[in-house]
Amino acid sequence: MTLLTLENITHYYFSKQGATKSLKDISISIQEGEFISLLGPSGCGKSTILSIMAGIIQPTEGNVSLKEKAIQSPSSEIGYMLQQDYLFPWKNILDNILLGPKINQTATNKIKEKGMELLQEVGIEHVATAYPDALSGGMRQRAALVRTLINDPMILLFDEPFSALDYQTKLKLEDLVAILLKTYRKTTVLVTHDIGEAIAMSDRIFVMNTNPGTISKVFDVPIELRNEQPFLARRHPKYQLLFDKVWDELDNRKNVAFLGGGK
Ligand SMILES: Nc1ncnc2c1ncn2[C@@H]1O[C@H](COP(=O)(O)OP(=O)(O)OP(=O)(O)O)[C@@H](O)[C@H]1O
Repeated sequence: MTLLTLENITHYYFSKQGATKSLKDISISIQEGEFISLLGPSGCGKSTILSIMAGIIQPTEGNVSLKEKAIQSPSSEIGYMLQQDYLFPWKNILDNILLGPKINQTATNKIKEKGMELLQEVGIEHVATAYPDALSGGMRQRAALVRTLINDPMILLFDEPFSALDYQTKLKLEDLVAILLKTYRKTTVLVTHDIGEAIAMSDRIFVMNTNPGTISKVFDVPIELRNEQPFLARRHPKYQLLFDKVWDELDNRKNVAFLGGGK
């Protein structure tokens, strides 16, 4: 069943300097339980698409809907996780996590228990009463993930959530997130610059072009890779084949040739 639909989206940013066409004719249909990635050069409009999906900005033309209902503003049905964790430094981890339910007036004892369970699942229940400053970057992102999951959103939007982390922590978190998404059967959109991450985590990859942002190609990730945990998917022979195809689509060959590595 289709969960989220973007239909012929065009978007302009307006400023004193004039109008910037950020997106042109973007159409994306995401099925329930699916994981898709948006991959493309800087400035191609990945974050703008995510902001439109989150209801933070409206498209200039076209329609965006969640379960056939137009998305017009942010809601707890849509979870948004960014590169920065935005944890409040004056609140402990559990209070940071319970902030959404408190605002929505759903912070019952059951929700608090669920918060503790989720903290346990991501391996940081021992820091529930600690303050964000005392946590490593990876632990903070785990807390941010719990804060996103506790509202039980229909769809998760991830804007480069692993990019500020060291490589080992990033790989570990990718596996953890993949397990949680399967357990809670979440639909997910990931914005990333990392081809490997997109291949290892996604069902489909949307490669974008820039000026204005368009979708140049959609890649289906082979089932053999989708059945593996992200870390192990990277070792599969089909991983490198797909990596090369995506690399070519991103026009990177030209850059390699320029550096003396190509034909
Ligand atoms: N608030 C804004 N006002 C004017 N132009 C903007 C604004 N935000 C983004 N843009 C422009 O819109 C285009 C798309 O930006 P966006 O941030 O969505 O790209 P991106 O693919 O997410 O980039 P990156 O990978 O660098 O994060 C770019 O040309 C950018 O300069």
